Amino acid sequence: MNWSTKAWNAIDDIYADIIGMPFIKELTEGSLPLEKFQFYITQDSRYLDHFGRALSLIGARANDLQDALAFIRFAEGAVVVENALHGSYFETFGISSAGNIEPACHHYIHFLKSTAALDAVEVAMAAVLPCFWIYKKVGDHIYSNQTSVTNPYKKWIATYAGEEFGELVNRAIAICDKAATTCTEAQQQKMIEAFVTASRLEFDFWDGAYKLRKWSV
Ligand SMILES: Cc1ncc(CO)c(N)n1
Repeated sequence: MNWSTKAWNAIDDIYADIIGMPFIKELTEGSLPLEKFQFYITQDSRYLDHFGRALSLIGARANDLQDALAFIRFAEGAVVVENALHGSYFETFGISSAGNIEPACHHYIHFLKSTAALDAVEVAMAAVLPCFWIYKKVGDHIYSNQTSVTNPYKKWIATYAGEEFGELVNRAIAICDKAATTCTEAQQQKMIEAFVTASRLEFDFWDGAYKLRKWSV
């Protein structure tokens, strides 16, 4: 069994929980309250900024030059989406500024940045993989379960269900599988742990948005 199959098996339950979240159900139906989507999109804009930086750090640390190039391109992609959110999405959804980084987003950003900086590069690659893979799966799930042609969140859904994003995801999975073959069993287990942690943080990111969770003080 290759590393990515083992990794996905380890998060099967988390993925099922994500698909069952009210945020995802209401986004699929188009009934998600605007305030929750606004909260999500502003946090996501802050997230993508730092995610792009974590990706470029991994690119700088990659052992293989083609993998470095792939991560530099992933980083560029994250910044391009951030710019799109800041541009048209903020205008469409009546948002004037990205505001504070709230707890779920803060936790996720700092997990990714510290892993990218301080852990083995293979572990860092595994830590960012759920950002690609879960979004692709969730994007496809939402896309194929849509019930409303007037879903206000249609454009967001298309970004992650699209073929272009799918190609990036396959590349990210392949890089992790190749990296895992150079690792010991213990290192591969660390890669799985990072993959699971990031998947939990994906859940919390949507949960935090649904509950509009902010700093207590
Ligand atoms: C929180 C989060 N994870 C992953 C993605 C997709 O890259 C995103 N836009 N936001």
